[in-house]
Amino acid sequence: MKITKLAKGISLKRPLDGGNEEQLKVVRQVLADVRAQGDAAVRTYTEKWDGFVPNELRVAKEEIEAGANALDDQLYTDLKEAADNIRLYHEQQTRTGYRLDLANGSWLGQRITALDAVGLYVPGGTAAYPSSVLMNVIPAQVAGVKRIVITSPAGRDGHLPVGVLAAAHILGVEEVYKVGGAQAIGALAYGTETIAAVDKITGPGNIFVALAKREVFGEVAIDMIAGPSEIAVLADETAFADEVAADLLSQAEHDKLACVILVTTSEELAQKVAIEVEKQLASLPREEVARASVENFGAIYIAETMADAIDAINSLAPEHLEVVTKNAEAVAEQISHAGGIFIGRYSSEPVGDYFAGTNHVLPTNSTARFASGLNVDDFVKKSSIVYYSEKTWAENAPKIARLARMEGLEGHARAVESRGWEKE
Ligand SMILES: NC(=O)c1ccc[n+]([C@@H]2O[C@H](COP(=O)([O-])OP(=O)(O)OC[C@H]3O[C@@H](n4cnc5c(N)ncnc54)[C@H](O)[C@@H]3O)[C@@H](O)[C@H]2O)c1
Ligand SMILES: N[C@H](CO)Cc1c[nH]c[nH+]1
Ligand SMILES: [Zn+2]
Repeated sequence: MKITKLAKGISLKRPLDGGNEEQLKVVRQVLADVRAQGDAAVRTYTEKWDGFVPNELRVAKEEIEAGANALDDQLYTDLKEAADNIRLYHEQQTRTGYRLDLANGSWLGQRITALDAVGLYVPGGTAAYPSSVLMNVIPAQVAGVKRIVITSPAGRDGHLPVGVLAAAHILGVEEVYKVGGAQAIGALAYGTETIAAVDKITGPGNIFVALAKREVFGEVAIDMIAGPSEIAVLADETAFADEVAADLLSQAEHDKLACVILVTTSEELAQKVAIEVEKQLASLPREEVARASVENFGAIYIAETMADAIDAINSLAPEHLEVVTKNAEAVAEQISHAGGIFIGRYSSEPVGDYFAGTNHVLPTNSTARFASGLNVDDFVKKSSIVYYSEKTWAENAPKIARLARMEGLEGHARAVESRGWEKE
């Protein structure tokens, strides 16, 4: 990995720029075809990119059960324990709305209601992601969403991985489609003969999925852009090079476009991590993917002070940040832009990917400056409520009418003044 001295005040904004023109062109074509041709286009693109002809797009109930039965018992138990941890964490996020009592019997309120139908994208092109089933579905269930749809690309044999089916089974999700990529996002957004449209699409995916979500936003809600994975490690001389290197590679192996960055105050650590990354890459089963990520989007920066290092991390706003320093909790307090923060050497990033309970669907490409990880709020909406009694109306109608006339909106003024006298 290339080692660079960090210039003061440098911005490390992620250089992915939301994909290139060619990828965007492909995505727009896929979306237009799915909108115009429905299932037929979904089938064509599935054959083209996933390598099988999907006679049935929906996964049969028996297939979900068979998948669950086929999964190794220990893995089934581990998935269930992870699901319990994720549920516990997300249950803390539920809200009930509120009522604000005013004088004279009037009141204002906020009512929170779950979305009716959501489409949850579970990636699956080059790896299987049962964990993403848990991360998408559980917050939706905690929020009380009625229709939960999973869509995920199948392998060349036309089947979803047993882990994905088992996770769906554990959570009781029955509407599952074997469709991936931009065609899945188009189907969820516009609806096809087989897949009814949803109100919101959530979930992570590769650059094609991320771009497609961005394109359909507006016709349908989306959670965020959760694209190719990223990790930044903020470390000082107390960190161990082999551990830092392993954690960087944990995200590099996701995608050739994944981004892995070390910012450190220790020149010695920087040198050792660069050597370790090379060493560990050589024996990694997904070496080809991880090496491309490290070469294209990997970097080590040496900062003069911890304050400079923290500024650099905040400018990057990474999806994941590990803080492996002295007084790591205090250092982490100073981070304002990161999707997920992992404190100390025992909170290796995969702890959060699979098990701790926090969500692994997190904003990428520096969007953690303004976006949050997937959470229960993503699956609800809020209605405001006004109840004015006659007395409150009488006291305030002249003020409201004056404000309306100031805006030149006579109709508003007349509407609020139209109450209050005897009607026949
Ligand atoms: N940010 C997060 O929260 C988060 C979480 C988990 C995974 N991820 C990311 O999810 C991604 C998973 O990627 P993946 O590829 O394994 O699975 P994926 O399901 O995201 O993508 C597979 C689909 O991409 C489409 N595709 C592949 N090549 C194409 C091409 N040349 N043109 C058009 N479409 C094409 C196909 O339709 C295929 O079904 C990785 O980038 C990983 O880093 C992110
Ligand atoms: N690190 C990914 C989010 O960027 C999530 C994940 C799923 N499985 C393994 N990792
Ligand atoms: Zn991961």
